Amino acid sequence: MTKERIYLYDTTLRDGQQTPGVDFSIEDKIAISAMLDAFGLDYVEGGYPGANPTDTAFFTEKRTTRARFSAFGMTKRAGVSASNDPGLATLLQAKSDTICFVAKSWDYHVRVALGCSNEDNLESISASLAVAQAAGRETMVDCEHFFDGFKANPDYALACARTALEAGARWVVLCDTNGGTQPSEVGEIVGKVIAAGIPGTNLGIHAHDDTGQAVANSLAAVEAGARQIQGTLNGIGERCGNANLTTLIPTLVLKPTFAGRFETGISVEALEGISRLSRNFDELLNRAPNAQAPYVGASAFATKAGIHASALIKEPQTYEHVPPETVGNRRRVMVSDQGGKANFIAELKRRGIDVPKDDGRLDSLIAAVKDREAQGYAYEGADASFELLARGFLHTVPDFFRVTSFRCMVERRYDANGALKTVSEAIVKVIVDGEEKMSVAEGHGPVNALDIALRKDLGRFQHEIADLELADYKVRILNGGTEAITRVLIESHDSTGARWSTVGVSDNIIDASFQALMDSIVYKLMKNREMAGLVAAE
Ligand SMILES: CC(=O)SCCNC(=O)CCNC(=O)[C@H](O)C(C)(C)COP(=O)(O)OP(=O)(O)OC[C@H]1O[C@@H](n2cnc3c(N)ncnc32)[C@H](O)[C@@H]1OP(=O)(O)O
Ligand SMILES: CC(=O)C(=O)O
Repeated sequence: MTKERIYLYDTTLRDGQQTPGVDFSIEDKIAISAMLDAFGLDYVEGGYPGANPTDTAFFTEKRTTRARFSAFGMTKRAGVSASNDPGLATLLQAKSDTICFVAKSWDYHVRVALGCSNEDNLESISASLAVAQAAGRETMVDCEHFFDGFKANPDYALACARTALEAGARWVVLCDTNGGTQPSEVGEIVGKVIAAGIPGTNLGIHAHDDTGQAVANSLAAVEAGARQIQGTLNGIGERCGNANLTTLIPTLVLKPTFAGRFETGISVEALEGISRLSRNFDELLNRAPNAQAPYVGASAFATKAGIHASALIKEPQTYEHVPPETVGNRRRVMVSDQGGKANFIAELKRRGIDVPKDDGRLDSLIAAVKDREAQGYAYEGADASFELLARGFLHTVPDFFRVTSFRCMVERRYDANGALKTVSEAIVKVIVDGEEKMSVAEGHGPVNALDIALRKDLGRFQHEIADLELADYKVRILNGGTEAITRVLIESHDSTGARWSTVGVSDNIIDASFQALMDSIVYKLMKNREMAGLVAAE
């Protein structure tokens, strides 16, 4: 059976730029358009030339090689000829293959927002398309508020779509601009538009996620006959975002309902790059990835539950809807107070530690993890502390050094110039190879002072931790108030690029930090001896 082609249109650099908190530089735009182009999107919308200097500069050259490069802008204003409309002139100057015009298709908006007649708006659509095509551009029209407009006045909404098609638009894109339309309504309305004579092969869908259904709405439109989908990376976009391409693409490529009937420009092999694409994009935005994102999130194929882990290890498809490798993700069986033997054996094995199911030390380790998690520890996010705990039960952690005492002092005082200063100081005593050493350090706060003092003199191990750096320090108060239990999570890394996480828990924040710092150093020393599992580096 010949498959029908679904075209993928990325609007990360335009609607994505309308996300609160997102502001792309031209370098960001260059990097993102290259990522999208290489991944296999059909269209990359670069922005809105004329809206700001960055977007205008971005369109001084074509930025894609495979994908069609699209410039977005509104149709000409009513009462002005197309040749005299400054916005349209800027769009025509932009170096793009395609111009995507946004046009009103709800008569209410024509009256309130544009303040012109319905006929004037139709004339703006056809005149704008005519000059863009005369300038050699492919054109498409994003029919703003199409679904709300169709519900209010179907004849006018259809007239806008038909005007766009008759004026030569390659795509007439039906937009759920306010994001409130339900999937069944999308399916029904797209069906009616096709029945009214606008072929599905010219129809696109642009859905917003205000009811959490932008992906469902996009798929409903495809099932009803639309053949172009607009969306963004990781679902960024105005308000609640746009249809998430990192969810839509795997669904289209992997799910038989769609994969059996349709094809996109993304091959099964290319799809393996989608988790990396999603994470690289978050990295560029300086945002923490959404661990629970479908297909691409770090937790998308993770299981904590013992009953699930036990079956998953026997046959992965017992608890996986698709194999994680198909989207470049990985299976994670986690250890926690929700886990059973299967979780622990799998996680230890992954770290190169083989423990038989009937080994009594395994029962002791599981009991210890459950007991410590009840006290506030969380091992699923502290892989290195878990490994140290496990190796402790298996008696395989070398006795590198021993801290016999530490003291931290915080003093607020006036200095010699009369300025008020808060000074933190720490003293740490350690025994290395039978010799006691004392280190004193000042720091930006007591934990920093303790960290510096602890790492100041570890005798023959000192040079081994020279490249150890703390990448992140997180404090979580577990049960309120200044007398609460505190959990500290520390992320460390070294010059090899490896990263690992450690945890400490106490009713004293310094003590909790100390535990996490100690685990980080001991783990690093183990890693230097190639003892540590190092899965944290992935
Ligand atoms: C649904 C969407 O996401 S559409 C994309 C929305 N994105 C953006 O607006 C981001 C970029 N926009 C901008 O930088 C600015 O709004 C500009 C440069 C486009 C226009 O700026 P200004 O000329 O100062 O106008 P302003 O933003 O205040 O208002 C928009 C104007 O466009 C008109 N307009 C809006 N849509 C259309 C349209 N499809 N066709 C013609 N005119 C339109 C409005 O009626 C309004 O005109 P008015 O000033 O006469 O009332
Ligand atoms: C065009 C667009 O972004 C919208 O209607 O939502």
